[in-house]
Amino acid sequence: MLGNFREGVTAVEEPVDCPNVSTIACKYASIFQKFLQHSNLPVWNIFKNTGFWRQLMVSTVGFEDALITRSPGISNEAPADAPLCLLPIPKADVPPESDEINNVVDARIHDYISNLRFSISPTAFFQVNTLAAEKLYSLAGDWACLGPNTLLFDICCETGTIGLTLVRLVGMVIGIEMNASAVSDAHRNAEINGIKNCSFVCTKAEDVMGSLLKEYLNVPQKQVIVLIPLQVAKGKFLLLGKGIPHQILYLILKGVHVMSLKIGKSASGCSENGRQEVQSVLQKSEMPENGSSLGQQFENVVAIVDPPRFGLHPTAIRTHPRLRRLVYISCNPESLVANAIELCTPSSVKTEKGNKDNRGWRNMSSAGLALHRAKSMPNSEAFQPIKAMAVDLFPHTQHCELVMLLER
Ligand SMILES: C[S@@+](CC[C@H](N)C(=O)[O-])C[C@H]1O[C@@H](n2cnc3c(N)ncnc32)[C@H](O)[C@@H]1O
Repeated sequence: MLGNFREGVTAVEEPVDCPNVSTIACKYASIFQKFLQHSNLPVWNIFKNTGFWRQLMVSTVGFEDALITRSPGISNEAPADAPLCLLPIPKADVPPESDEINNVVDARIHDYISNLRFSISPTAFFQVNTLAAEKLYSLAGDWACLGPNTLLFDICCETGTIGLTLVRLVGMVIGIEMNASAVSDAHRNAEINGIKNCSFVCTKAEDVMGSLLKEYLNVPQKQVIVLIPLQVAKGKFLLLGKGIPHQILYLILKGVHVMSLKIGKSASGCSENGRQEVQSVLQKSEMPENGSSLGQQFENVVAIVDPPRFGLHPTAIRTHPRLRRLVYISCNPESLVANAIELCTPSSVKTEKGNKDNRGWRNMSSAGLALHRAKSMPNSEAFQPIKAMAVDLFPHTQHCELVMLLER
């Protein structure tokens, strides 16, 4: 249930206090320990060889500098006696025609991250420490190396926060999320912030990544297109012909140069059907239904994943060769280590033979199990962990977010 929130305070149950450097040091220590515990696994060599260990330590120092020295206690800025703000919740037993319903607004919270307004429904997840979340998302964006030719997947996107705060830096954002009300929030959030180059899909990432990559990266090559020299308001030419997707017509009308299409022989006129088709696109004069930039050539395909505490199915990422860079945000170092093992173990690493105790998995750590799962995955190029950094979204608690960059 939605409750009383102190205005401007996100971590309400925490006492207002100076940031405690040693608390944060403890969090790092527990993360280091997790990695150390698994140092006898073959995958540890990958971490060592790529300088991962050194990077983690260097990043840690960098983090202290950035978050503690310059922005002390950002999640507990408001004083303990800050005003309380009551969030109204509709009463289920009030008939719709009752006047009482008029007193109740929508059971939604509105919050801001990176100057964007987010509308959040009661069952959707939203980072409570919004100021630190802003830093987390911009760090993820920096590491993702984004550009106008980037197709960015925001995997486990919830209300669309990560993708929408980074969308201005990329060609297109595709958010994937299982929680239906969060996906409808994401659509709403794109709309209220006037963002069009994004699309949100409600399903499991591992079920849909392959088809989405096909849809957004495979531009139709064999279309027969008739080019006619007809001037229109927003573009130079109209491309008319049977079966030309509206998205392509849209791009042309917007003046986008679509070089990658094979152009057929010029024709002297256009059919009535074609005219009608263009008319209807002109009248709509808006992005296609899914906001897609079909026809744009994405050179760079990047994913930012922010899974729940138990991590993500590795096939959502690993088996798609066009995906070269991954920024993994995790609130649970244990599942991050397990997923990193699944993503970074080379396909050539084979299962040890002669293990007769087939119930041995019962005693295995999550990292040991991950190594076994990695070996049974389809052959695919492994990622390399490049660097990691802790971001303290939950001051004065045992928890923090860990960001890891992986590339291949
Ligand atoms: C930590 S939250 C994401 C937070 C969000 N990125 C943000 O910053 O506001 C993780 C979300 O992943 C979603 N999820 C879990 N498994 C998933 C899967 N296999 N595919 C897509 N989404 C998934 C859950 O609905 C969950 O709310």
